[in-house]
Amino acid sequence: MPKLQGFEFWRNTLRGAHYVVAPMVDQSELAWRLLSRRHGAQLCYTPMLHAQVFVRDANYRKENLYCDVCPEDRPLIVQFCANDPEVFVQAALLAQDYCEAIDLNLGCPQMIAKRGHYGAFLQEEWALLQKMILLAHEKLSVPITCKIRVFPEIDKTVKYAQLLEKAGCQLLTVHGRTKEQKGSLAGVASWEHIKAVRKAVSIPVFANGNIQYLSDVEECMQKTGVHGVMSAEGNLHNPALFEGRNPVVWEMTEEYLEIVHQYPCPLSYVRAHLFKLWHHTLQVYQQLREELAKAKTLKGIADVNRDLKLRCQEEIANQKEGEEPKGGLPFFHWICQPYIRPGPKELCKENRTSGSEGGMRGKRALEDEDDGNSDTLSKNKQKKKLRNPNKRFDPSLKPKYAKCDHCGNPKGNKCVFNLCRGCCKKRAFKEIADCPGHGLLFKTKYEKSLLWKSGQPEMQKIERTQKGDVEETAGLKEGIDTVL
Ligand SMILES: Cc1cc2nc3c(=O)[nH]c(=O)nc-3n(C[C@H](O)[C@H](O)[C@H](O)COP(=O)(O)O)c2cc1C
Repeated sequence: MPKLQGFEFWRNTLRGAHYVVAPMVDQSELAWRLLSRRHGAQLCYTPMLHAQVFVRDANYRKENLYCDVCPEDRPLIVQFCANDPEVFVQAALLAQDYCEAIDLNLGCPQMIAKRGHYGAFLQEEWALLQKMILLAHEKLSVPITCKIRVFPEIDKTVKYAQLLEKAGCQLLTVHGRTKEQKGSLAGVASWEHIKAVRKAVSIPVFANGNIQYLSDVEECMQKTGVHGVMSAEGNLHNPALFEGRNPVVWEMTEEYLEIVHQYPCPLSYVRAHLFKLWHHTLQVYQQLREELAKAKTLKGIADVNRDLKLRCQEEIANQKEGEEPKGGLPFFHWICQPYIRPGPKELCKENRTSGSEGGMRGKRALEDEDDGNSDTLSKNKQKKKLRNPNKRFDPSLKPKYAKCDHCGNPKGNKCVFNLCRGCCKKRAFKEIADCPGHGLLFKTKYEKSLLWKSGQPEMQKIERTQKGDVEETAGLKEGIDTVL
């Protein structure tokens, strides 16, 4: 059967899906997708998978796709990050039987994507993208789709979208933020950009960004003319967003934990979900935050949920009419509701007061802050800084190492040759010399062996038959080398 394309693919294969759950690393796992589908989501994406790892590692394939399937979890789009056409297609071929389409991530703005050269860091490499999509379109039995971020200029964004369409992309998700708009600098997504792309291409377009309520979905579709709307953070804070409901958090949690029981996932994912879902309530019941961070089993987490439910129910029962909530919290902190990301200033304040949530927010916040410092502070350094705010990473304060005369690596402090260990070993061996600083004793061992041999008449006889000093030395060197 020929592969369906564009609108036909969207209408028939994706059943005209309007409500879409975004690809989310560590968060759009099978259990969460099933929960979201029960509450109105019509299409889900897997978390981003690394094409190269997917191709080379059978366990990665099993853990992240092959063992994470169930019939209710369709239609499903598998997302990859990749920067090599061959690798991308190989990975996609291994995944295509488990999904309705393969998506190429062209939106990830994090430091890790910068280092790995994928996601939004490919958005200037039009020739490469063209090649990747063309090849995938030609070789795969399922359609290829893309998820992009916008450029600051609407014109350039439109040209970019058209190029992807021309290469064979059958559905485009446009996240209306630029690569630089992330974390505390995320701001609002531009529906103007999305609308312009939608008008300029002849394939279905999904809008992404700024979706917190069902009313946002409707407004976005109406203002931009897109065919569907994708939600990430809005969905994490309220998986019933697409139903237009705001259920109490413990009910959503109970349902999610039941699904996880049936379709297990790492406990760290579960914790991260609950930190988001309970975000507002955990500001009131701070102790539960620690209990959640410490819980080691699903049962432990279910117990914390029970405790949270009891406390909230007691609070509701004791609420006096007209009483204002404390600390700027929402009126009903116990219902699933959006979390508005703080700007740079508020973020500093919040980090100081809440410390680490032990889970997703802390981790994402760290990743998101890449931008301000992305060229100087790595993610690990940012983590260190969070633990120790006074830590300085000024390169001028770093201890200076003297360099090996030969290769430029740090030299051994006490090396007699001013070399690093590797270079020193080669030289000391060649010259039958010692370097006590590196613990290399070729000369000493050689002399000892000569002494020992001089006391052994048999050895002396053998040596006399040997041709000369040079050969003997070489033989001894071999002996020494194998000992070392
Ligand atoms: C926890 C988390 C993980 C994410 N992982 C991915 C990913 O794997 N692939 C991707 O294309 N985008 C990823 N994103 C970005 C979202 O898909 C989405 O584009 C972005 O959050 C904007 O949508 P929103 O305003 O609804 O949150 C992630 C976002 C979050 C919050």
